[in-house]
Amino acid sequence: MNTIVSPSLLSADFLHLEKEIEMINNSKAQWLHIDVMDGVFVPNLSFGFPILEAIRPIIKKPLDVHLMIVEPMKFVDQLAALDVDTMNIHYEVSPHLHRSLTAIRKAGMKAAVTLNPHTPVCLVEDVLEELDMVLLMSVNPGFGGQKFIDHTLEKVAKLRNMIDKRGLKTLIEVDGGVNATTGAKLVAAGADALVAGSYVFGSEDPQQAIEGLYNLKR
Ligand SMILES: O=C(CO)[C@@H](O)[C@H](O)COP(=O)(O)O
Repeated sequence: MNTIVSPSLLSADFLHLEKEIEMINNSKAQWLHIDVMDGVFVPNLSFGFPILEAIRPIIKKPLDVHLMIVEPMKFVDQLAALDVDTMNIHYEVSPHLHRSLTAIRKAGMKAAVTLNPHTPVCLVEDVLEELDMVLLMSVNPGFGGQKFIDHTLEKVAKLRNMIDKRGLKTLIEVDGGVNATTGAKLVAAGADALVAGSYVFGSEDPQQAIEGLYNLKR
C-alpha cells in the first residue's frame, strides 16, 4: 500500500497560497494538513477560521486538521461545517478523550488524537476503537523545520503492534522533520501517513518530493 502524504500548509508560501494549494491539488498527496495554533498550547500562532474559510473552496484534497489549541472541542461544529475530513485533537488537552472522540465522529468527521513526543502510546490503548487515526508528533509542536526525534520510530512500532494485535484499522500518522530518509524509516516501522512541511515546500520540485514519500511502501 502507498503511503498517505499530507503536506503541511504551514510551510507554504503564504503570499501565493492559491498557487501552493493548486500544486497540492495536482499532486499525489492524498490529504492536506492544516496546523491551527493558539499561542497557549504551543508557543506560536498560525491561522484560524477566516483563512480556512477563504481557502476551503479551492482545496480538492480531504482536510487533515491538527488543532494545537486548548479546548479544541469548542470548534467541532465549525470544522464539520467546513467539511473537514479528520479532526486531530491533542491528548494533552483532552481530559474526556472518549467523549470528545465520540462527538467528533457524531459530527461526521474522522476522529484522531495527537501525542506529543513525551506522551507514551500506551495512553491511547483504551480508546483505540474510537480512533480513526493516531498522530505521533516527531518534533515538539509549534514550528516547522525542526529536527526529527528518533525515538518516534519506537513509538510507531509499538503502536503498530497494538493496532494489529486488535485487528483494528486505526491509521498511524507522523508529523515533524519528515523527509525521504526519516519517511522511509517511519514507513518501515509501521506508519501509514506522513505529514511533511519544509521538505515538500522547500524542495525544488515539491510534487516530486510528495511522490517520493507516496511511493514508500510498508
Ligand atoms: O505540526 C507541525 C508543527 O507543529 C507540523 O505540521 C510542521 O508543519 C511540520 O513541519 P516540518 O517539520 O515538516 O517542516
